Amino acid sequence: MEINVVNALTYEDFVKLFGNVVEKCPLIPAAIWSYRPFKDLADIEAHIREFIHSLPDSGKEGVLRCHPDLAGRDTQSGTLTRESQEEQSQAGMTTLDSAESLQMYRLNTEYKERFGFPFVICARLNSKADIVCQLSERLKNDRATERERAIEEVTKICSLRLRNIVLSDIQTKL
Ligand SMILES: NC(=O)NC1=NC(=O)NC1=O
Repeated sequence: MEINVVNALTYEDFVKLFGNVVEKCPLIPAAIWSYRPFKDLADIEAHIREFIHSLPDSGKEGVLRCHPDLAGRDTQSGTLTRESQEEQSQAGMTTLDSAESLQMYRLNTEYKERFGFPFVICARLNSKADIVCQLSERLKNDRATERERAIEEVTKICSLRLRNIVLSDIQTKL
């Protein structure tokens, strides 16, 4: 999709297209629409990153709390968003055996009890083993470090979702 097409979108269509680039946070694309015209995709990403980084700690934690657990309740009940479903299945989170499921449940629970927000990682860039290793490792962080680390993962997820939208649109155009 050409950037001039993106820049010509009404805010309704912009939010409809990009509304879930940050999981369940349509406020973010709705807000950055004000910064059009965008130079390119990277410019949109930069504005989203800037918006998130300018949030107070509670706002950042709010963004994290909008993410479904990996292999959690939503995964089990099939109520993940389309994007999360694709990402979690790609990382093998939808086909865990009972022991793996229990391990993820225990680690996610421990993480949430420690930090007050869910463990977030860019599932597309990690294998099942990477995720378990990262979750165990990051549990050792202090809250402030872990909040920033988790937000970094949110921006990676966002970046891949943005590209997916733009590239898939190009494919339909061809
Ligand atoms: N808690 C999470 O990390 N969730 C997710 N990461 C992804 O990449 N997709 C998700 O649903």
